[in-house]
Amino acid sequence: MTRTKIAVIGGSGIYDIDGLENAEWVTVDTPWGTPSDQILTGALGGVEMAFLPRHGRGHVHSPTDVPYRANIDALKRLGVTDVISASACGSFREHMAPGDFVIVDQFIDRTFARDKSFFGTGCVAHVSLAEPTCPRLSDACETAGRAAGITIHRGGTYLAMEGPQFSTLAESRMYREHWGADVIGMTNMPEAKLAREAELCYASIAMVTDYDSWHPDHGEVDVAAIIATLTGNAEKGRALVKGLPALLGPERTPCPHGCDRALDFAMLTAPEKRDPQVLARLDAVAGRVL
Ligand SMILES: CSC[C@H]1O[C@H](OP(=O)(O)O)[C@H](O)[C@@H]1O
Ligand SMILES: Nc1ncnc2[nH]cnc12
Repeated sequence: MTRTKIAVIGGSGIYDIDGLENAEWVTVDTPWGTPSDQILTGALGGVEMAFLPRHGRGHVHSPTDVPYRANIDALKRLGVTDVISASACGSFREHMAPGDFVIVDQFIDRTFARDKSFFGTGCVAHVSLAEPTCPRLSDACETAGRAAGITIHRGGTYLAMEGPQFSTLAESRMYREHWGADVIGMTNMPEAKLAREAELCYASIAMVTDYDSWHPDHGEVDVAAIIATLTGNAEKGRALVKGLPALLGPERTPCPHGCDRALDFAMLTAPEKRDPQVLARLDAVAGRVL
């Protein structure tokens, strides 16, 4: 058994969480640069918690420029075991309406201007991503969400676009009609990939703010409408988070889906060929297997 430490990465509109005991904003330095902001640490119902505002307080980082590697490394360095992303998203499905939450279980990664791996020349590794989110952690999010009275859709494919502009109508239709995407956002990739490389359980709560641009009865997506829905979504998100400690508990068994052992068979570079400088940067992320 190891100690549970739950991190929430708060997306647009979520810049802090309340109710933490012994709350303290801490600065974490990483070999991958500075995280989006300080990290709020504390406890909730006897379970250790951490909160990181993805875009920084005051929303300073664009989706492209969020320091994804520093964020995941910093959470790992703090001893986090489970990461929950709370994100604003557009919906491609009529029944996934603004105000609803989707517990995402698949991704299509259309981003192209981000660092997507901790590994590379000097230490090559390939993790599996067939199931990119953790079912155990997703179960807890679903249960906590339903208990909070939120309309939850379990399962959905999140298309991660580069942004920062929203999609054209043609793109929106293509993602919805031909690619099978259910929701769209700009941040869950490469975050989910990096969480897997860092052997962290990762669940994604996509909080629907709009119907993107495909819906004939809804106008084009714009930030003002998104923010109006976001405020209500953020309140619901806080209620969901409060239910998680009781469901996950202060101690955890190994992940039944293997998220915390993702690197067991991933390293390809022969030990004698690994670059010591590269390995030094991997101390938190891959220390368990190096
Ligand atoms: C505010 S609209 C677009 C913006 O909101 C979402 O951010 P996050 O995923 O961090 O909640 C979306 O991905 C875009 O970055
Ligand atoms: N329609 C949309 N497209 C991309 N990111 C979003 N975030 C919220 N709504 C979005």
